[in-house]
Parts: sequence; C-alpha cells; structure tokens
Amino acid sequence: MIVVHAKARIGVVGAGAWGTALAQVLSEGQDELLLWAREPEVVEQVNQAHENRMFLSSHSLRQNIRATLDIADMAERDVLLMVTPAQHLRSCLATLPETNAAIILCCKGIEADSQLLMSEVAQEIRPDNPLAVLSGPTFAHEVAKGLPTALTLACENEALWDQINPLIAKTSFRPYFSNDILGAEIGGAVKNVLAIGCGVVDGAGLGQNARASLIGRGFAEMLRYGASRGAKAETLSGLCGLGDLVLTCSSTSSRNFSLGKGLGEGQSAETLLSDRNTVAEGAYTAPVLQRDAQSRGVEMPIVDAVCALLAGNTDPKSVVSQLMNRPLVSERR
Ligand SMILES: NC(=O)C1=CN([C@@H]2O[C@H](COP(=O)(O)OP(=O)(O)OC[C@H]3O[C@@H](n4cnc5c(N)ncnc54)[C@H](O)[C@@H]3O)[C@@H](O)[C@H]2O)C=CC1
Ligand SMILES: O=C(CO)COP(=O)(O)O
Repeated sequence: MIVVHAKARIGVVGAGAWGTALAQVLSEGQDELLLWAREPEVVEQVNQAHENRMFLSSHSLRQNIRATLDIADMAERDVLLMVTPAQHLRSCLATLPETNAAIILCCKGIEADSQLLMSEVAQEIRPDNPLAVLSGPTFAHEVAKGLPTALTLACENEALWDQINPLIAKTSFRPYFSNDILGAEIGGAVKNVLAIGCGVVDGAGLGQNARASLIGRGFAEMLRYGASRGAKAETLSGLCGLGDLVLTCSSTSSRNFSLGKGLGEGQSAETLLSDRNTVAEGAYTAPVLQRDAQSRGVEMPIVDAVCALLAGNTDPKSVVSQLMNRPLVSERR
C-alpha cells in the first residue's frame, strides 16, 4: 500500500502537449514536479526558459517544474503520470526504474500488436503498482491556461482514489471518481477514431446534421464495443466517453478532427501524417479497434468507414452513400 500525502512527489513521463499541461496544473502547491522529456531541447527550454515551445508554445510554465532526460530520476516519485503516445507506453514503462509509485495512465489508445488497452499493458509490465486512469474532455492548451475542466479519475479501488485525488484536484481541475478503468480507457480510445470521422464530415462539407448523427451513432458503437470488453455504459455516458466525444468531434483544436478534416478535403492520410511531431492517436487506434471489434462480433460501421478512408481505399462520397444505405435497423441496436 502506497502512502500519498499532500506534498507527495509527482512525476510526469512524457512532455508533449498533455504531459506539459498536466505538469503545469499539478505543480500548483508542490515543492517540485519532475517532468521526463525525450527531447534535450525540451528539457533545456523547460528548465531555463520555463516553456515548451516544441509541444505547448505560448504558455509560461511554473518554475517548480524541473525537466529531466533521464527516466531513472523517476525512482523516488510517489505518483507517476504516464503521458506518452499509446504505442510507446510499453517501452516507457519498461525503462522506468524500480518503484512502488501509483501509476496514472493518461494516454488514449489501444496497443497495435497486442490489442491491449493501456491498463492491460501496464499490468503486464508493472503488475505490482497501483493503477489509475485519468481521462476526459481536456484540450491541453485550455488546461495549461487554467480554464475550468472536469474529468474522470478511474481507480482500481476507492482507497487509491482517496489517496491520489488530493494531488489531482485543483480549483480549475475537477476529477470525478470511477472504479471502471476499462470504461475510462475505451471512451478515450474510441472517441479519437470518431473524431476523425467528424473531421471528414466537416472537410467534405456534409453539414451539422451529419456531424450530430455521427456523434449519436458513433456513441452507439462505443457502447457496443465497451460492453464487449466489460466497460460500464454509465462510464461511457460520462466525461471520459460522451464528454470527450463531444469535445473532439466539434473543434479543429483536436488533432484527430483536423486529420479527418484534411481527409474530407481530399488529402491522403500519408501526407497528413508525414512530417508531424504531434500524435493523432485515432489513426493508430482505428485499424486495431476494427480488428478487435470484428473478432468480438461487434458491428462498428463508422469505425470501418474511418479505416477505409485512412487506408485510402475510398472517398467521403462513397462512404456516406454506403453508411446511408445500410439496412434499416432499430436505433437501440
Ligand atoms: N494534447 C491533448 O490535449 C491531450 C492528449 N492526450 C493524450 O496524451 C497522449 C500524449 O499526447 P500529447 O501529449 O498530446 O503528445 P504530443 O502530440 O503533444 O507530442 C508527442 C509526444 O510523443 C512523444 N514521443 C514521440 N516518440 C516517442 C517515443 N518513441 N517514445 C516515447 N515518446 C515518444 C514526444 O516526446 C511527445 O511527448 C496521447 O495518448 C493523447 O491522446 C490526452 C488528453 C489531452
Ligand atoms: O484527447 C483530447 C482532448 O480530450 C485531445 O484530442 P486530440 O488528440 O484529438 O487533439
């Protein structure tokens, strides 16, 4: 059993936009927050200029955030937030030093080769560490600015929630408890794929009705897939599911929505994904989600459509015609 206190030492692993924004919000009231970055220039900028121009420009960071290139420095931390892209979680967990820290997973995706959710990857690599998932409608730039944000903190038990929620809750950052770790993860992973679909709707000029229809029917797909993996519908109806789906399906601030918008305008996924140092998780989650859903006998026609568009196998007009001409079924299916 870990003992976390108000001055517990927090470590954030991953200094992209989200890791940096979490470091900013969670460093309030702390002596020091340690941020691991894999880019030497990010470490230098955070420590010397108190900013991260590569991933979260135009934000001044607290002076008590210290960046390091050496992941071994995380050994003495009581709580570790893992904020790497989903496909790199396994390698980063494997390089962490021996630690009893509570691990809070903040990335949104499904591992490509294994079809495992992030908590399942963590259980394989770090079976003895207490585990939680932090997920919800949280654009990094808004959190870094201190704008009000509510999200889900799913913990493997209530005792862990009692220990870590005082470190996460701030005046503008409000976590809600859930004991449904899988549900919290599935919401975040699936909404990224649906956000690509909503971007396509925008880019192809298909209208607001189509966008709302996609959100509604996409949510039905999320519920069906969630049920097949043991997630609770009530979790998916909350901040980490529907809440995040609505956010990322409505704004070009979302990298997934922007990727979809480019596809809808006729650009290829290859072009849109080349030469970028930021991650659009939905592009990596989509094919693995499709494979996993098929193996479980779960119908996800919107996810299938996004996969076909990402692979360059079709165009928005054909996809719409295919979706609109499916056999008529009950809305409850
Ligand atoms: N940006 C946001 O508003 C939010 C992002 N997230 C999630 O947080 C996770 C991280 O995303 P961002 O911080 O936005 O990243 P980002 O897109 O801002 O930056 C890319 C990150 O990937 C890291 N990276 C690249 N190659 C790597 C490797 N081989 N090993 C380890 N790390 C590597 C970079 O160092 C950098 O930290 C994603 O799963 C994302 O879905 C969750 C909530 C909000
Ligand atoms: O997950 C996010 C907001 O909750 C960020 O969305 P994007 O990765 O699409 O930018």
